[in-house]
Amino acid sequence: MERIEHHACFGGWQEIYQHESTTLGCTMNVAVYLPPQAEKGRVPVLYWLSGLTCTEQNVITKSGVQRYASEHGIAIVAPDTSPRGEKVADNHLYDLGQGAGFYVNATQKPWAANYQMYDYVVQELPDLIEAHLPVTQERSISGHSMGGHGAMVIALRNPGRYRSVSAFSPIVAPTQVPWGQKAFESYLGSDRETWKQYGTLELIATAEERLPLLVDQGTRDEFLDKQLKPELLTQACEAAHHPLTLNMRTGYDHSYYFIASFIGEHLAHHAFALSQ
Ligand SMILES: N[C@@H](CCC(=O)N[C@@H](CSC=O)C(=O)NCC(=O)O)C(=O)O
Repeated sequence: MERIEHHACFGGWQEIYQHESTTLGCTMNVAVYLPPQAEKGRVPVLYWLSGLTCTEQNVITKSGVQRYASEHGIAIVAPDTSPRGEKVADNHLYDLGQGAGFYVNATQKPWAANYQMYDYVVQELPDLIEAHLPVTQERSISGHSMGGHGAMVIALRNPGRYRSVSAFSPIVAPTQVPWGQKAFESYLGSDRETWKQYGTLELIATAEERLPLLVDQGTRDEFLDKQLKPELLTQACEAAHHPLTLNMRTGYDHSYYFIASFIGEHLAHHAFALSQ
């Protein structure tokens, strides 16, 4: 891992690392915020997964998460949202290809060669971070939109691996909405049975661990009715008796202005779980 950026921030350090990913077969950038507490000992980690069109930069430049990570003594690790590079398959649309990895392991050509974001986030990235940086193996996970989908799927599929999970404006039903259907058809193929392993609603029905979900959703989100559908998450959680706190935030849209407004509450939620 090579450190390519290093900025003092809220008493700690905002850094960017670059590394060769064996899982993705390309060079990846990862943003890491190390709070001041990491100077004296190891700290727990919140993994943040961003949404469509994002890189590792969006959350660290737009959300203000560092203020709260510094207060609570939590490291933030924010990977890019897909494999990258000239040799990596891409598409001219913003919601497919580079910047739109959907946190799945692709099985279809040409995507399967590099688009293995599920394995990257669950295994390779934490192994790398825990081997090289002053962090513990206590992990939480959160994300926005496509990244909210990724965070919930990853937590649900890996009982015991995360202390807490939360999401902003998540795509709760990728198997039922246009963004998810386009991505899953391309990356996973036309057999919809294979899609279910990446569907939050399907996973909630059979989850081994009932880790409480904290979700914030703006009522003026431009993608609310067509792509996000939080009411389906409420129904699935009620049916499975899965604990859910869904905060509908009046007047907020899909942007990082919304995330910046409530990221402090999410950090407090994760800090509590990580301190137990
Ligand atoms: N019309 C936009 C669509 C892209 C967009 O809104 N991306 C969101 C995430 S959407 C779901 O995953 C985002 O986080 N954008 C980056 C930001 O900093 O706001 C477009 O064409 O870009």
